[in-house]
Amino acid sequence: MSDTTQKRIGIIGGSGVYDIEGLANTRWEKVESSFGEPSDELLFGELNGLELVFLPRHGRGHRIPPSEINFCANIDALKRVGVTDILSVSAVGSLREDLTPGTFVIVDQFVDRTFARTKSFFGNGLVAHVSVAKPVCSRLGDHIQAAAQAAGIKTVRGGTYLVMEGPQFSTLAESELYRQWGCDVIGMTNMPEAKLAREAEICYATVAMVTDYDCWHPSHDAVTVDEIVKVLLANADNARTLVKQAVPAIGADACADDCACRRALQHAVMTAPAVRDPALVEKLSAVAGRVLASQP
Ligand SMILES: CSC[C@H]1O[C@H](OP(=O)(O)O)[C@H](O)[C@@H]1O
Ligand SMILES: Nc1ncnc2[nH]cnc12
Repeated sequence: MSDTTQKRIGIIGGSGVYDIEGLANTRWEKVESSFGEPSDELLFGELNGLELVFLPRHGRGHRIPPSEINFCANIDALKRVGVTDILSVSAVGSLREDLTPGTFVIVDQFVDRTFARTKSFFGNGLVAHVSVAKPVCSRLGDHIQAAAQAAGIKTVRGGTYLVMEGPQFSTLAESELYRQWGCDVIGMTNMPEAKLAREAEICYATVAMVTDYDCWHPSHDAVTVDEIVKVLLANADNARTLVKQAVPAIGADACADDCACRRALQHAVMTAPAVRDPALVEKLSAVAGRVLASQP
């Protein structure tokens, strides 16, 4: 067991979460990424002496729809400022009767049905294949679960999040199909975010807040943003409490260096050094610098 790397926790805020209150020494700062424009400036601040970085996924004021989010730039920017662990907060629809609106789900699997997004940092001239068999960091999941228990917040550990392209909500036939597949919640944003965090060797976990029952539910003819926002606002305090309780424990975790997420690229790069595209290697200096530097 070791703990040699300086930790910096990143929070990606989803719908309804555009800011984090209660941080000390805050500043919003533009961070350049070689993959384009992140969703917004990053908010730097301290919580109990620990440095945090916050990024609103849709930008402040919710300007960016799911398919237009530059997930590569977001993860690359967080990596560039030294983020080692990401807590994502997301609104989701429920595909199960017992996952009532207001419940928090610590997601552990995804079915990725998105089709109009860049899904990898790698590509022509530098090919890599990482494992996403276990797409979230269970160590972070443990901390979130413990924080929820301590705060008395109703949380379910484990669940499969169906990621749809959007921006429209699902049809009834789709919603019923996803239920038959055994999916538990539905949203539009956590992929490719989780895959890219894995490629960047950043530990990633998501807290999914159930805001509605999606359209399959007999009491839920259609999903509406009105209703989602109402539930989001009613539960925003719980989301903030959960994050604030989990962060100190993540910061103090002596096992972080042993996490497999942090070595995801160790045996992932396929392209022979001699034929690598130097421009792509340079572009990947933050995301893959650790392995590319040791494989000249
Ligand atoms: C506001 S309803 C739909 C919107 O909310 C979720 O986003 P996020 O994960 O960023 O909270 C969902 O995926 C949609 O993008
Ligand atoms: N029912 C739903 N479908 C997709 N994304 C959502 N985000 C919140 N509720 C959702």
